[in-house]
Amino acid sequence: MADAIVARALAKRYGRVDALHGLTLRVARGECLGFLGPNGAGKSTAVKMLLGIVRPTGGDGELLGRPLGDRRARRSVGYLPELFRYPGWQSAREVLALHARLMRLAGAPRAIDAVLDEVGLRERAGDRVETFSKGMQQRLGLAVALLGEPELVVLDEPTSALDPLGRSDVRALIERLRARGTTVFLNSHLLGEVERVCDRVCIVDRGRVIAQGTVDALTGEPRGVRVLLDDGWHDYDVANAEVPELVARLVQGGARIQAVEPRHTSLEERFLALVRPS
Ligand SMILES: Nc1ncnc2c1ncn2[C@@H]1O[C@H](COP(=O)(O)OP(=O)(O)OP(=O)(O)O)[C@@H](O)[C@H]1O
Repeated sequence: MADAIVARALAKRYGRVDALHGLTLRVARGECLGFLGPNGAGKSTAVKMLLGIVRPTGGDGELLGRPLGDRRARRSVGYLPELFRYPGWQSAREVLALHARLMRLAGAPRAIDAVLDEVGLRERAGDRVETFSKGMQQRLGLAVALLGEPELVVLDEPTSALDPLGRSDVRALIERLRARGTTVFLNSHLLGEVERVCDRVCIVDRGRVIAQGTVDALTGEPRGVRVLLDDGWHDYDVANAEVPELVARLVQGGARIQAVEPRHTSLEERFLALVRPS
């Protein structure tokens, strides 16, 4: 089967602004890709080109095996835009019914119930959108994106309005999508979330890809250990093989060791090192 997303030197120029300089990217079916970058890096522009909403000024690509902009491929894609607004007077169920009609979705009532359950909005389905909190509106946006079990789901900041419980719900939701084989393209500034759910990440900055790879490859092998002593955590730069000697030495010296754990570079630390001007 063709890859879910292929981009070859995909570029967009708005007048003098190089919004995206040349994105080359492949996302396999069933993969969860984290697409990261600081504000203004070109992420939304890339998403809009992949979805055929914005026309590239350079390069090309495919979505689910079809050229970018192809309507048939778009039918199999669910999209949660970063900024969206549904009519306040409509109920959540009405918003979903409208989208189901636009999609000519067969078996709409059942599909609508399924996505309402998926995002935890079933009990509020009959309430008007204007009575929803920001987090509830974001859940509704997610429900719209999931309608009809799309093969590829593109989520632009899906958890920006959600509390920690809501974020954990969305993480679980993404895990369920992956278990079903759905491809997920996740655009987020919440690097901890990305680190937990994504297989691979692509980092863009000022219109260019500056790093791409698995989370492990980007954050690197664990380096050294952290040891919890009575007065708090201490870092030790030792190889794995030297850890037993380190612990023995500390104990002989009278230290009371409460915990020892590998020291990881977080995705956030790596991201900041990459995008911060040195
Ligand atoms: N329609 C447009 N016309 C002119 N310039 C644009 C347009 N859309 C985006 N840009 C510019 O392109 C660059 C990339 O913007 P984009 O919205 O893709 O960034 P982003 O990475 O999604 O940012 P954010 O994290 O803030 O959402 C910015 O310099 C922006 O000002």
